[in-house]
Amino acid sequence: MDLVLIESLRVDTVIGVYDWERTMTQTLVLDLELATDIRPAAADDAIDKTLDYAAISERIAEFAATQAFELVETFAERLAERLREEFNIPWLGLTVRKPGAVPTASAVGVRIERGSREEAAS
Ligand SMILES: Nc1nc2c(c(=O)[nH]1)N=C([C@H](O)[C@@H](O)CO)CN2
Repeated sequence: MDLVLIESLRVDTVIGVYDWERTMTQTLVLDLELATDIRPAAADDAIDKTLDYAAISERIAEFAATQAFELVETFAERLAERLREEFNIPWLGLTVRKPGAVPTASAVGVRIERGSREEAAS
């Protein structure tokens, strides 16, 4: 199974459970592993045969800018759902970090994996 990677993508969004967090944006830092077969794209040197990490990064920034959730769990779940649907991604791993949320930790957050690795490998 091949992966397209997006690492340390910073996006601004309204996120948090406390009242003061509902009135401002905060930065989340995302890592993504996106399963795809890179061989067709490599064979033809063709961007339209792979997952375009630039287009996906833009889509994530737009998603973040237009959504407002309380939990990083909800942000991760909804984003994974949206990306899998829009870009036809059979499996993805997504880490969402919220730097500064716990001052004594460098970051806190969640990691999820969604979809089927078997489907991605075939
Ligand atoms: N598992 C989670 N725990 C907490 C979250 C969260 O999204 N998931 N959020 C908060 C607050 O919004 C916090 O980040 C504010 O500093 C607390 N715990």
